[in-house]
Amino acid sequence: MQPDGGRNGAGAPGARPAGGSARKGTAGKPARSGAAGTRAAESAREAALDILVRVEQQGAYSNLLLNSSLQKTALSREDAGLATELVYGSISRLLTLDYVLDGFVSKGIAKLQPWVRNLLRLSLYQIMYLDRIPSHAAVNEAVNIAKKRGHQGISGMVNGVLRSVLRAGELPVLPENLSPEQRISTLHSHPLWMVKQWAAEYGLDAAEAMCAANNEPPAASVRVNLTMISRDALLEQMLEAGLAASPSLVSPYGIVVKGGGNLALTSWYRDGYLSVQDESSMLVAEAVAPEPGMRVLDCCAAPGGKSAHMGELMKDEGYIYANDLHPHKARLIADQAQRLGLECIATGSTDALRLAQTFEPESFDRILLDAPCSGLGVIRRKPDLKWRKQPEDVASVAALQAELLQSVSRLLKPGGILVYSTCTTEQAENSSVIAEFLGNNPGFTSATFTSPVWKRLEETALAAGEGLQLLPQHYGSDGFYISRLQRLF
Ligand SMILES: C[S@@+](CC[C@H](N)C(=O)[O-])C[C@H]1O[C@@H](n2cnc3c(N)ncnc32)[C@H](O)[C@@H]1O
Repeated sequence: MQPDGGRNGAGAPGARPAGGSARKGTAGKPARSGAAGTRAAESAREAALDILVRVEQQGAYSNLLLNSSLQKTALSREDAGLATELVYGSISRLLTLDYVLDGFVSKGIAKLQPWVRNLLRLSLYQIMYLDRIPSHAAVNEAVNIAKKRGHQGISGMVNGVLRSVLRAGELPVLPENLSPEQRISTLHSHPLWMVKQWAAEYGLDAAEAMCAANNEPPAASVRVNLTMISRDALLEQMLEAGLAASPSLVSPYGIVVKGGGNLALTSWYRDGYLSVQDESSMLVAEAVAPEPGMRVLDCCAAPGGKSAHMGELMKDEGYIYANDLHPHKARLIADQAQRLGLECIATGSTDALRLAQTFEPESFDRILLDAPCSGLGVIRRKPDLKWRKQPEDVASVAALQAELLQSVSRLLKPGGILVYSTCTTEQAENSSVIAEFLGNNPGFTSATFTSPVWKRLEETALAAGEGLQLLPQHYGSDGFYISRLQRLF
């Protein structure tokens, strides 16, 4: 079986490209020479520029815009990859880029026209962070675009600013008097409130490592459908097909693939041998540990990755009710189940707060609440999140999470297991929710640290209250929280 999607890892439109040798370290050296950039790359830059302007001006989501825009353009796969890298990279490094540019634009970049500001950002991103593009080529391309879209004064200004940047050498230069949190925020391009929060929760070093890891493109990983093929057998097929595949260190069900392109376009995916899933997410079904024949409730299940994994672990024997608030999302779960040949999954769409009125109390052996959350553990995939989220978002979603947990817990049988998980790093949404729940519900106890997941990861993951917390720097997987509760009576 061969991959037939044929996309280069850096070229999958809409997906953040996998990391590679083309990227520089945290701060690159500007002044370098080399071959000129190609004319084709110019259109990649223009496509990226249009997307960046719409993200900034209209609040559009970069991943959705990338998908739709790149489908409409006639860019080669390589150029689509460059446009994708420029969009995600410029958004991810926004704060650092603006800090540097403000030192070179006399009236400040906030006063520039949006397209000029974003042209400077994506050009500086190439200069500071992309090895494969010679700095002078990045400047020339920026000047060409400025000439095409603006008057001579603008192209002269763009040229002057970028050439001054090149002359300045190693960037950014940070003032001595910054606080440690301000330094991390500026150097690694994260909002100051986030850095302060993580420094308070995890310490300064861990906060800096989180920010650095969030700027790295995620690796591609897949979950093997063990009802159809073993991990070793699929791994062997991938290696034979020339993919740089290796077993996941996080999950026994996972394979990490570097530069393999979009694995959802392979025949392995189409035939149900694998699902595309982050390694951290694969831990959740394992923590639920459903057995064949059990009744399982997945409260917030779309698009269905964890429901499907549970169905695989149950060998398709038993019953999984996979629910999501949104009917169109619930259909995605049904599609996954069909692709994987899982008949034990039934789908529904209701507010999880109402599930306690839909089912009899104590009617499930296992419950998964993979709760809606702030998503700050997946910033690598969605860098826009850094700039969209505010501290108050964390507080409001934490209140919903506590309500959901209390409500669905009634549906668990005594002796049963309830897993609460989020793809965030915020303690208010994680250990605090569990601590409050256990305080109010003496019939429940923590069972996290007796699970095989914890035993495997305990040297790396953090014990966070009554759960385990993975941070993005631990394995290069998503930041994730998992707490496993058992009902005693
Ligand atoms: C973290 S995602 C779930 C991911 C899913 N478990 C998986 O592995 O594919 C959270 C989901 O909760 C759903 N959701 C949000 N609020 C909800 C509610 N009140 N009731 C049910 N589902 C909800 C969202 O639509 C979203 O699909």
